[in-house]
Formats: sequence, structure tokens, C-alpha cells
Amino acid sequence: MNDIELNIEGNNETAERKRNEEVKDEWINYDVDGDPKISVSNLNVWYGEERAIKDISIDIPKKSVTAIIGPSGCGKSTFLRCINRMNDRIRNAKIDGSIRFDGTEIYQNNLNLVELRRKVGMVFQNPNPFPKSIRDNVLYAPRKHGYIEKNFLEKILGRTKQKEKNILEKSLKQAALWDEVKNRLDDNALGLSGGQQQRLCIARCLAVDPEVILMDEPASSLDPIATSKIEDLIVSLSNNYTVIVVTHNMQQAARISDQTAVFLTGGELVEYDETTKIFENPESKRVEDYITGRFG
Ligand SMILES: Nc1ncnc2c1ncn2[C@@H]1O[C@H](COP(=O)(O)OP(=O)(O)OP(=O)(O)O)[C@@H](O)[C@H]1O
Repeated sequence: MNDIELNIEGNNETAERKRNEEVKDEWINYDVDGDPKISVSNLNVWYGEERAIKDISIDIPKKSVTAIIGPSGCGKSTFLRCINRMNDRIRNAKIDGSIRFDGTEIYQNNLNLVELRRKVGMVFQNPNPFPKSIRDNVLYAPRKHGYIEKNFLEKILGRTKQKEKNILEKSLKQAALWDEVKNRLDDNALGLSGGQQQRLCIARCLAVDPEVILMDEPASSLDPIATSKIEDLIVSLSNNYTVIVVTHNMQQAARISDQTAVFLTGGELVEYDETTKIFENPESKRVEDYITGRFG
């Protein structure tokens, strides 16, 4: 390649970058219907000197599925963990910017973190039930957080048992697991299949009445049938909850989500729009390349 060609290549790249930057403003303002459940403004995250999230602003609408996609290391999990302040537990993480939950800033000193994490539940890549019975897994958090009264009167009237039964049945039904486990509630959860364990973890999260469910690659360790059940479950949960799912699987994002945010290397949010638009007609060349497998 001679100098002139190099120059043209450089100019094309600059023009492309400029075009992306100009249109990017429009995407970030992608309007959600009504008040957003979560509103992120100018979020930056560093691990030591390394920046993992670069100035991200995004509104997440209520009762829908938002997919976060992008290549490995682009900051998807980091972003998810900011929403329930799980990154606070990472010693060298520094977070700057604002995240509002129903209009309330979650990065304020006096925030009740236990309450935030009850409202914003999380499901991880690998199912992680406790080595306890199915019943005790689902009831663990409601018992711990005082959802089930244990005063003497309640106990002798049998109300404690009834409340536990209601929470157990409701959560397992919502997680599409009840029919498979209703006759073995006292069996150890570790005896369930991987897909059942993941649905149990979802039931455990539902048992404390969350409003938002964060899912970090919830089906990546599962076979196709178990994956399909989790996908159906995610779609049905979005009738009542705001679901945000990180996935590497673009077909999965296309199947289950209402809107998709594409992160690219460097922790940048490159495009955010309705899922059909992202997959059928993305604005950004870089997003198109990523989706068609030419990059990432
Ligand atoms: N606890 C940590 N300490 C230091 N660096 C971290 C930590 N967690 C993540 N990182 C770095 O931050 C960047 C973003 O990581 P993150 O796990 O958020 O990306 P990701 O898009 O979820 O990746 P993957 O798809 O591979 O799970 C990476 O460079 C990663 O190495």
C-alpha cells in the first residue's frame, strides 16, 4: 500500500468514526416509553488504571427484556454489576456517574444496599444453588429478610408455615419449575439437572419480590433444551419484571429481547435500539460487522 492509499484509508476511517460519533448521539437518546426503570448517565468504571466502562448513558424501560451484547472483555458484566452495586465489593473498582432506579440515585451514601439488592436480583452464568433442600433454597432470603414472621402467635396459628408454602409455590411456579419438583421439595437442590438448578436460582431471586432481574449469561452452561426453557421463562418474566440479560449468543438476544445494547471493546456503548433494528438494520458499521461475524 503506498502513501496515498494509506492516506485515503486513514481519511475513510476518520470519516467513518465521525459518522458513528454523529449518529451515536441519536441512539443514546433512544426514547423509552414512559419513565425508565433504570436511567444510567455518564457511567465510567475503572479497575485500577484500566477503564472497563466508558461514559455510558442508557435508559432501560420497565417490564421488558434488554439484551447487552458485545465481545469478550467489553464490560458487559461490569455494567450489570453496577446496577445493584455489586462492584462495590471489588476492591480496586472505581465508579463514576449516575444510575437512577425509578428516579432515585443508587450511588448515594445513605442507600440501603440490602434493599437495593432485594429489588434488583441477580442470576449468574453457572447455577449456584446452596447445598440445601429445594425448599430451603427458595425460602433462604425471605426468612433472612424477615418476610416470614416468626412471632409466637403466628407460629401457633400455623401462619408461618402457610406463608412459606405460598412463597415457595408462587416462586417455583413463576420460575416454571413447580411441576417438576413439587413432590421432592425436601430433596437436595444439587440433585437437580443444570437447567433445573438455574430455574431454581431464578425462583430464589423471585422469592423476595424483586423489580429488576439481572442475568449474566444465564443459559451459557446449559444444553439446547434447558436453554430454550430459560429463554421462554425470561420472556414470560418480562410481563412482570424488568429483565436485563448479558449474552454472547446473538440469536438468543434476537429471540428474547425487546431492545439491545451493543458494547464494543473499550467499554463503549456503540448502539442501543429496538432489537429488530439492531439485527436487521444497525446504524453503525462496527455493529453491523460485529453482528455479521466480521469483528469480535
Ligand atoms: N475484578 C476485576 N479486576 C480487574 N479487572 C477486571 C475485573 N473484572 C473485570 N475486569 C476487566 O474489565 C474489563 C471488562 O470485563 P467484563 O468482565 O466486565 O467484560 P465482559 O464483556 O463481561 O466479558 P466476558 O464476555 O468475557 O464475560 C476486562 O478487561 C476485564 O479484564
